[in-house]
Amino acid sequence: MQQVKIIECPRDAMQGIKEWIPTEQKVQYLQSLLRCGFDTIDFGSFVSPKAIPQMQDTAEVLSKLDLSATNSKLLAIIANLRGAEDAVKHPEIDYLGYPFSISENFQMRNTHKTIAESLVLLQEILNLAHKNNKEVVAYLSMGFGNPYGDPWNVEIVGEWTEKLSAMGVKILSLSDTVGSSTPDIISYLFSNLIPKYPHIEFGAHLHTTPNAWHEKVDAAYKAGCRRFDGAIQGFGGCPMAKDELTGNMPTEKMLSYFTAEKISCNINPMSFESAHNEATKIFTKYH
Ligand SMILES: CC(=O)SCCNC(=O)CCNC(=O)[C@H](O)C(C)(C)COP(=O)(O)OP(=O)(O)OC[C@H]1O[C@@H](n2cnc3c(N)ncnc32)[C@H](O)[C@@H]1OP(=O)(O)O
Repeated sequence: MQQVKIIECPRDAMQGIKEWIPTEQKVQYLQSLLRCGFDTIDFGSFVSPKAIPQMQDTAEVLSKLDLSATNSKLLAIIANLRGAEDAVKHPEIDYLGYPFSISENFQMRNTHKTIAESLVLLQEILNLAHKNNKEVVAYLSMGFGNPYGDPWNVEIVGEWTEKLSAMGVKILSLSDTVGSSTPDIISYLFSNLIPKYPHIEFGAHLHTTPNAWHEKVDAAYKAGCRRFDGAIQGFGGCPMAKDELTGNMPTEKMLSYFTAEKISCNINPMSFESAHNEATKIFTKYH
């Protein structure tokens, strides 16, 4: 049976919520996700509390998680060396996620860096992660275009993939930060890049409007992508790009697609239903 990895992103779902979600609530939600069987949970971030106030309790949340009965790996987003240094101190964290933007405007908006500075930082993060036996997931943010008028085309995506591959990136997630991807572009990028870089695991971090999810997932899967990010009920999105915010790829929709295609995601349906209920509770209470 074919298999895909599902990466659940509660961090992406929660990070833009203005109202403070108490630490215990975050822990309870994450605990329900840890029972589902997700390959990886993008659970928090070590970034500036001024930039993303909601995630400032990530270390405390981590210290309260019971990880004894889960097979899911943990991923934390970092946006500078300080965050990476904080994250590598935690043995429970497997992956450092770094949002490398191929839009100059978005890199500046998200991390106050130029693309050139971000590239230097990414190399430092890779070195630090590898020294600490952790892997880096690099996100190619604005990988499907950007709303700022910065140059974008599939050749630019190809050039950045080449550079990041040469630097030692092993997991590269093409990120549709504002939901501007189309099935044609998704299909073109994955079907060209995956065979060209067999040592890289490519992922799809797609955002979508409610009606476009199916054609996007279908295009990515059929083009060879086997790693999919999502968030239950499509909650969230990047607040740094909020002018154009579209939701995350809804996990339950992806699961319905893969079930219909007889592709295994290793998700326990009853645990997923409980986590789905937890998500409803948390995201109807906090906005
Ligand atoms: C597409 C996505 O969804 S990606 C995820 C969402 N985006 C993010 O998480 C990006 C978050 N961005 C950031 O954290 C910031 O832009 C930074 C830290 C990378 C850069 O911001 P700058 O303002 O240039 O950083 P600078 O080094 O000047 O620090 C600003 C403040 O943040 C604090 N800070 C910086 N980095 C960190 C960190 N990793 N952890 C905690 N605090 C930090 C500093 O202490 C400083 O605080 P102070 O003003 O009280 O002295």
